[in-house]
Formats: sequence, structure tokens, C-alpha cells
Amino acid sequence: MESIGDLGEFGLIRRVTGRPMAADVLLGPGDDAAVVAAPDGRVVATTDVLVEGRHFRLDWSSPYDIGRKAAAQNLADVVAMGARPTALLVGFGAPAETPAAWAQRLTDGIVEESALVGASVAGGDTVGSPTITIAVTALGDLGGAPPLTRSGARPGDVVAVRGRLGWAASGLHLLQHGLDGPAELVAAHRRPQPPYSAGQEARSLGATAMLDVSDGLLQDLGHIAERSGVAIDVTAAAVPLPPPLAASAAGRAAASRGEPPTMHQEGKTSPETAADDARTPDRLHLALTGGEDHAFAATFPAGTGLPPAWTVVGRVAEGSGVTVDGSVPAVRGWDHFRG
Ligand SMILES: Nc1ncnc2c1ncn2[C@@H]1O[C@H](COP(=O)(O)OP(=O)(O)O)[C@@H](O)[C@H]1O
Ligand SMILES: Cc1ncc(C[n+]2csc(CCOP(=O)(O)OP(=O)(O)O)c2C)c(N)n1
Ligand SMILES: [Mg+2]
Ligand SMILES: [Mg+2]
Ligand SMILES: [Mg+2]
Repeated sequence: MESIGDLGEFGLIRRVTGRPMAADVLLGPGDDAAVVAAPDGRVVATTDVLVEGRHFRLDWSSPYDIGRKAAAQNLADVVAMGARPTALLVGFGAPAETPAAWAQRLTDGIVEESALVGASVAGGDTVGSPTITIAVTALGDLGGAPPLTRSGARPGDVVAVRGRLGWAASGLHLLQHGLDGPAELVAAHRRPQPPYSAGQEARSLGATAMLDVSDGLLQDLGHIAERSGVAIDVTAAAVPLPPPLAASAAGRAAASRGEPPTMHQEGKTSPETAADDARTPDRLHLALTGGEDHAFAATFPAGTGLPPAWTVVGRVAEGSGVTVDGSVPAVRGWDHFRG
């Protein structure tokens, strides 16, 4: 099988570049830097790094899925600023033995997710690395509007979300327990589906603050609370839940035959225990603390007429911190250094 070592650095770059560019990319890959139009005169810029073993596992996700996720994670940050994504820069590190086809499918995923919002890969960097690392930078255009920051929430506002909560975390939980279904939940871990139109929509509805939920609703609302100097209370009963984690028919059948689950599992859990554990987590907990669906959470002045895709999940008040039904939650979401 052809590896990226066989192709060499520049052979690999030739394989992953040369795609058609959207109009905002005036000069794409091939020179010392790209040239990207900034019609607004200001550039929104964000970067997120994905590390093998930490953000994805090669036995759980295809390269195409990982590409879609790497792009989605960054595009969601641009959209959460109320901006239109224009271009991406892709930093790629991988061992020389990595199949060339793997790198090409990763690129397909990045390019196709970007195409959903009309953005293109304008450039990047390719290096050798002991593990696969993908660092995507995304740029965006504000179209003359002010950025939708985390700091504009005001006491009296409502907090609303658009998109999925707890789906990706449910899928991750299933995979961690050796299960490969329900398929829609595992797919949600592999490939988030941010509702990209939510950015412009929130802006036109008069949102006062917005962000994408990458680390968990409570964790991320904490950023709005902190930067806006307000308190946020979430109403548990209002939070949309992910579907149940009932074991897939295939998983149940395998477990009842005493066969090991099809996916690699950590630890020495028996298939029966794995299947039981995988069904037990509280869906409200997953919805409140699970990241990686890249739903959008925004605050709006009270009385804003919100379309049905937005669900009001809480209120902004004077004070500080995030509570759920008035109580301080024990867990808020993902923290890279606190487990
Ligand atoms: N190493 C770093 N150097 C400079 N800024 C950083 C660094 N890491 C994170 N930031 C900034 O901190 C803020 C929060 O980052 P992060 O939690 O990753 O945001 P998000 O969840 O939207 O991706 C962002 O504005 C980001 O640019
Ligand atoms: C193998 C694996 N283990 C654990 C996770 C869960 N996980 C990894 S990073 C993360 C939070 C989101 O990523 P982050 O790098 O914090 O993105 P950002 O908040 O900067 O957008 C979560 C929930 C995963 N996706 N894959
Ligand atoms: Mg980030
Ligand atoms: Mg992010
Ligand atoms: Mg994070």
C-alpha cells in the first residue's frame, strides 16, 4: 500500500491540493502564502487542534469522518461569531507509514464539510509526526456586522440552543464500551452536524451573545456568564435530550452469545457489562455536559420571537456562574487538563 513516506512531502502536498477554490480564495495552495479576500475589511480567525487518541481514534473514525469533524469544529467557531466562513488552513502531521489514501480521504472530508458553507482550503502545512495531528485554522467574513461575542448577555435575556446536545457524547460513550450502535449516536461522535445557518439567524434575531457548544453546554455557558458578567440558570426540564442509548440489535445479539464487541474496547470489561454500562448514563447529564455536537447557544432579549429550531433552555440574571434549576452542577463538561 502506498504510504505518505513513498510519496514524500511534496508528493503528498500535490495529492491533497489542486481542488477548486471558492471565490474568496484569490490565491490558493502553491505559493508561500494564500491570498484570501476580506470584503468586510476585518477577518475572523480561529484555530482548533485535533490530536490522535485525544480527539479521535483511528479504529473508531474513518479519515473522511475525521476530516469532516476537523473542518466542522472550526467552521462552527466562525459561525458562532456571526460570520461567514471563507477559507481554511490545514496543518497536518502524520507518521511516514500513514497510507497515502488515508491523507487523501482526510482532505476529502475537510473539503466537503467546508463546501457546505462555501469555504475552501486555501493552504496549510505538512510535517512528519509520531501521531496524527490536524490543526485547522478557519477565516471568516462579518459582512459589515458587529461580531457576535460571548460578552453581550444581559440580565433578563433568555438562553436558547439550536442543534444537538449530548449526541456525540452518547456515541463516544457507546464506543468506549465496545458498542457500535445506535448508529445515529455513533455517527454523531464521528461526524458532528452543526446547524451552520444558526449564526446568521441568531444575528438577525438580535442575539446578544453566542458560542458553539464544543465542551458541554454548562461549560460553554460558563464562558458567556464570565465574559458577560452575568449569571445563567438552566432549566433542566427544557433541555433537549439525545435519543436513548439502547444497545443496537447487533450489539445485543453479540453480547447474548458471549462474543466480544466488534469494536476495540479499553480495559477488561465483559461484553455483558459493557452493554449494560453503555445503556445507563443519564441523558440529561450527557446533554448538559457532552461536547462536540457543535450546537449553538445564544442569548436573546426576553420576548424575542424565536423560530421552532431554537429551544429556550435558561435565563440570564445578575450575578455570576452557571446553575441548573438553581443548583451549582458538579460537572460542567470537558477540560483538556482536568479529565
Ligand atoms: N494557546 C493559545 N494561545 C492564544 N490563544 C489561545 C490559546 N488557546 C486558546 N486560546 C484562545 O482562548 C479562547 C478560548 O479557546 P477555546 O476554549 O479553545 O475556544 P473554542 O471552544 O471556541 O474553540 C479563544 O479565543 C482562543 O483563541
Ligand atoms: C478518542 C476520544 N476521546 C475523547 C473524546 C472527547 N473529547 C475530546 S476533545 C473534547 C472537547 C472538544 O474539543 P476541544 O479541543 O476542547 O475543542 P474546542 O473546545 O477548543 O473547540 C471532547 C468532548 C473524543 N472526541 N475522542
Ligand atoms: Mg478551541
Ligand atoms: Mg472550537
Ligand atoms: Mg474545548
